[in-house]
Amino acid sequence: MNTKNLQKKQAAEAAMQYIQSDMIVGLGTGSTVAYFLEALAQSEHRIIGVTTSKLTSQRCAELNIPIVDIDEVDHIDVTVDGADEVDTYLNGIKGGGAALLMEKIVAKNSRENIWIVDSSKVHDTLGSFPLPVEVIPYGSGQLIRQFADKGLFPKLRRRPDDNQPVITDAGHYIIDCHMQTINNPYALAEYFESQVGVVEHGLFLNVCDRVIIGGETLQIQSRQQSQTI
Ligand SMILES: O=C[C@H](O)[C@H](O)[C@H](O)COP(=O)(O)O
Repeated sequence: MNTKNLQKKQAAEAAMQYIQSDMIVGLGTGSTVAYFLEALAQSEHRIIGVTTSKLTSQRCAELNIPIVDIDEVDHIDVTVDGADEVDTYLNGIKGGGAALLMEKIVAKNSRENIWIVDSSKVHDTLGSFPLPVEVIPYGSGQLIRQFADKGLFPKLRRRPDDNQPVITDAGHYIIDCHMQTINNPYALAEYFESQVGVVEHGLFLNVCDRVIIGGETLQIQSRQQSQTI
């Protein structure tokens, strides 16, 4: 296993300390969450999962992790998810796996949000990872033009195999904005939220309560404190 994957696994396994039986647990999407699902399936804890993508639902079925629809629960105790980039304020970029919409819905309905990442994803300023924006297909070309005019360097996400647009679980397109540096994520989030045709963006601001960072020393940072193990 390469270093990145070792760190992802390490962070995922460390997240198990925040899980107890009978919890309703939001289950994120991606390669880091895949390690968390394995740890969850091997543990004694009996939880009920609320998933954030078809991919995660499929993996839960394979691992015999029980899941319910988000509208069947009255709360979610904790959500464990990956992230594409995290800054020092615990704000982040998500959506590299095109699951940002459901991830944000689950996160916003969770009492606590924990992110599990490898150390390469932590940066002082967001933007080195292209920011995904989920849009309605109709008029998406117009949005790409507007984003380009605003200097956001947009690019429609396409599947590498056949060059067709990536379609999200909810039937939308993804426009990735290659800005390199996001100086004011709050203003940018407000801009996207005011655009007709934008369904959601991958800026997750004031969402994460705790980030677990794999590395030579495992780091756990919360809004209140940080800890090195
Ligand atoms: O849409 C996907 C999600 O936001 C993922 O949580 C994010 O892309 C991180 O994925 P990975 O753990 O594979 O790096």
